Amino acid sequence: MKVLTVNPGSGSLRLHVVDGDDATEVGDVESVVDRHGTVDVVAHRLVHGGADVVEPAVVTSKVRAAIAAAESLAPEHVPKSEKLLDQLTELLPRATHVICPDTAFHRTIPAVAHTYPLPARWRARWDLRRYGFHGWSFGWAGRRAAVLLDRPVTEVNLLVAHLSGGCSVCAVSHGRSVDTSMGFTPLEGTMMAKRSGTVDPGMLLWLLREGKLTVDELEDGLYHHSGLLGLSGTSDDTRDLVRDAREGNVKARFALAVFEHRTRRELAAVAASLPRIDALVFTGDIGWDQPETAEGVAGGLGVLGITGGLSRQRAQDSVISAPDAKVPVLAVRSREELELARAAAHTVR
Ligand SMILES: Nc1ncnc2c1ncn2[C@@H]1O[C@H](COP(=O)(O)OP(=O)(O)O)[C@@H](O)[C@H]1O
Ligand SMILES: CC(=O)OP(=O)(O)O
Ligand SMILES: [Mg+2]
Repeated sequence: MKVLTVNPGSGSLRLHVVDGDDATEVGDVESVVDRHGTVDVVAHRLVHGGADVVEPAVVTSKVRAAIAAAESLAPEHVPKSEKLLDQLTELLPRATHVICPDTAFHRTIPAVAHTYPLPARWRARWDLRRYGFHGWSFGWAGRRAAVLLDRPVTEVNLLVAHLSGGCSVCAVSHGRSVDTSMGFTPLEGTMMAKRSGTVDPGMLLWLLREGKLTVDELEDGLYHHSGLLGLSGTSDDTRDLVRDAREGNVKARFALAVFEHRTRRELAAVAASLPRIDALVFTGDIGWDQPETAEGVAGGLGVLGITGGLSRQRAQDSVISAPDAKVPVLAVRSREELELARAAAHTVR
């Protein structure tokens, strides 16, 4: 079965044609049709499907309407997914289109961890809860980690950090998500490339109440001008910032230090949902290609028994901590396309 996977992230669009274990990256939507017009299934990554799209599903008019209703829950992502879904449905009318929400992996989070302590009436009326995102990445990283540790996935307890344009961490116990840093929207949790992550809700209320910012200005600031970009004032890319910090740029160094601090803080928070920590796994673009960041995060987690001194090699997925490390640290390249293809194939079967 040939599956086209469509992954619109906040900063990139990734298209792959997956055939079994083989994934070929495709440049743009038009060349997909020219070169791979015969795909059987299209797997569309959907960051947020609200309360109604929580599992992979074949796209029907009812599902399409539910996706439209979730637009404002993830304004950076859902409108992009809708555009691609409509475009590809028209270009590939004979393929089965499957929508694959990031939130599906986190359905196993227990109520104590997914409940916000808000008025019961609000929660019931608007489904206010922690959904969690990056599920396709966490699912893959969890299974790869078990293979690298040579243990059944059903026996390991993992801390996983997906660090990329969007960043979140997850506690994965026995292959299932038990807690994660992103919440009702992909704005909560760790600091990101351009997004703030968690900030005091009282501060946001103050900014609005006192008329310092409008709702639109606040949204734009939190989604597009915060995180690494907001603190450094120059770049949202750790590759630039690591280079600049090395050359003595104080703001770049500080942005990276806050990023590492916030990642450690969220990892320590979700660690409380695990019975023990068998490994820490880095994934996502930054997790994979920025060894300095992995070192900065792991090196400051001695309280969890995690230590630095990590290997910088990234030729393949591997254990990057020293052989005598109490808690192994792993680097796993994100392969959301393989998880999306697997889920979509399973859905149409
Ligand atoms: N070290 C890095 N390597 C790759 N991308 C990085 C790095 N640091 C920051 N980024 C940012 O992450 C973005 C990729 O984000 P995005 O498309 O949202 O990917 P993902 O879907 O994996 O989060 C890039 O456009 C870049 O701005
Ligand atoms: C959920 C999310 O933030 O996704 P991405 O990292 O792809 O932007
Ligand atoms: Mg992504």
